[in-house]
Amino acid sequence: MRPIGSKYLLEEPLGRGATGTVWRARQRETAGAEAAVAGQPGETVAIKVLKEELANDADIVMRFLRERSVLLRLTHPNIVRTRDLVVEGDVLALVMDLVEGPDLHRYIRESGPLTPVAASLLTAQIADALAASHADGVVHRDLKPANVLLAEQGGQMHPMLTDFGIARLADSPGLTRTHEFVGTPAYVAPESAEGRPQTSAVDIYGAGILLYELVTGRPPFAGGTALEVLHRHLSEEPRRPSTVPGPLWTVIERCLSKNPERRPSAENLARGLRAVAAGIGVHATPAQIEAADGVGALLAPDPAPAPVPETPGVDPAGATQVLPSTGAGAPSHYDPAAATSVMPTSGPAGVADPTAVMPPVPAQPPQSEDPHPWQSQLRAARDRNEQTQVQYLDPSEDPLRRRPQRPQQQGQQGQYGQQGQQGQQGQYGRQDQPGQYGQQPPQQQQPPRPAPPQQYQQQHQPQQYQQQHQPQRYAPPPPPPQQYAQPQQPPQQQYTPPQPPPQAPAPREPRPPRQRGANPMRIPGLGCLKGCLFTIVLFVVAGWLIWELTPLQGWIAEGKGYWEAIGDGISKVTDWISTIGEATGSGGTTGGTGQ
Ligand SMILES: Nc1ncnc2c1ncn2[C@@H]1O[C@H](COP(=O)(O)OP(=O)(O)OP(=O)(O)O)[C@@H](O)[C@H]1O
Repeated sequence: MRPIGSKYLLEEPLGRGATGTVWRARQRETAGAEAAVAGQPGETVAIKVLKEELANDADIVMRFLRERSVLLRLTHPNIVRTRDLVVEGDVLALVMDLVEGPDLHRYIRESGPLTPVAASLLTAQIADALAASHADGVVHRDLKPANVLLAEQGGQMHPMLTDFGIARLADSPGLTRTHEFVGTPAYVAPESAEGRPQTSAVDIYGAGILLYELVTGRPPFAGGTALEVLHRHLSEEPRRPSTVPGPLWTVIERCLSKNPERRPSAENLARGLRAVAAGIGVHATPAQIEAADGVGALLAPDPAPAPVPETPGVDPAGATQVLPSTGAGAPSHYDPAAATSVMPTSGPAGVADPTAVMPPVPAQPPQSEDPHPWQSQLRAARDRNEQTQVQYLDPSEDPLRRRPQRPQQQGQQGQYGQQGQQGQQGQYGRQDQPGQYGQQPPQQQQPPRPAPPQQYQQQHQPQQYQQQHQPQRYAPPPPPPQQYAQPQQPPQQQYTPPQPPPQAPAPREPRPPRQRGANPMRIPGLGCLKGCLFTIVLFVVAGWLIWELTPLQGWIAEGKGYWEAIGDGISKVTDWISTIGEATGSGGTTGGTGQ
């Protein structure tokens, strides 16, 4: 089990997507005030740990933090609730409610298409979720069956939309530099493919594709390459499969309009789909059938669709619109949809050249001597999250048993936001000094911490991002000080025989083979075993000596009892002593007589 933040423990992976891995996880302690859901210790949650690639991109980190409030405020029965956001060093993670059940993509693959009624009712619930998020100004932009989880409620499938906000993270210019395409071509709206401005209508297009797939088992536009699929989105009209009832087809067709202004609002889509479901079912009344036939009238477009906010420039540091200090000169219009259209330039005729909407990415991030602005935001977010506690966790220890010790910080306040911030600023204030990162030997870190592992210190310093995104600030590292040149020398040097100082070092003598203990491994109970063996050997030798040197053999051969043998022995000894005494006495008498 791996800790994420100070509050969660990852238990097992649930699945992997393009943007990260989702884990089943457990809450260790109640989350702080920044979390939307405080939770209880022991509660099970799902945590999406975003790919390192995303987490290491300063632009994405910034956006992740900016979207914190958006993500945390989205609550709806058909939206998987985001409970908390974790920013820990190079880890970005979303803590969500755990949904026990398959995603819709897997469900269709395993169980086949749904009936038109079931597909209509399920999509109506997704449209409900979209209506709520659009009303809040949030556009999903990556609607697809894999992002709909099916919770079972009272024997019924309850669809829950997930991954809000992830698309906006994933289409960061930073990421598009490393990937040719971000997004899911089968579900991309024509305006996104072309790099035109997007609104909440892109989600309606996605819902239309999803609905088509639910009733047919496959999306309407397929192809060998992403480019081919996008081309079909732009130029082909979907064909009606024979299994799709007329009213339902009317809805699908309207959702898949090339013109986003013709697509219904999410609210009207939900209403229309419910009317269709009622009118095409076997128990439909004539009035319901009539209403379903006239569903087109219900599908009015959204008079004020929610716009997709533009990505803040192509400055990889993402600072142009966030912070005035580096904002000058940024391209004023970079459509985030361009991310999905970052394709090879050799597209077929008819496809807008996607590179046309991609402003040139500057080769070098803007030069700045000041600390990068995102750095302080990231730091503040960490402070708010109280992530500092995690820094002192020893991963080898069971985090459930050993709770991290919060170091005594100066100016500790009752409110943890202030408390964390002060403590961290002090800490980072020291670390932020250029030239110290990754150069200072661990022994020279501030000593009184409860053994912060070096790996943490390297991973969790904001300069790590800086090194990647602002190389110019670190270009000339100061010459390594003398005091830590020594520890880098190989330890074998202490075995080198002393040489006269001015001479070149003589070839090193071969080291004698290392003396290892006879028993390099510790085997529990081995000492006890040895003692037992020694005692047994002692008993055997003692027994043998008694057998050989005492009259025991004779006694046994004569069949004497124990006390009888003892008595005999004593009388023999007595006789022997008296015999010796007599012999001595007679010898003395004889000698005297002789004189
Ligand atoms: N809240 C959740 N509860 C339970 N399982 C989840 C939860 N969120 C996602 N999963 C599961 O984790 C898997 C991976 O999710 P993820 O969102 O990363 O995949 P994806 O949507 O296929 O990819 P992408 O990130 O490209 O959209 C999915 O198959 C889904 O079943």
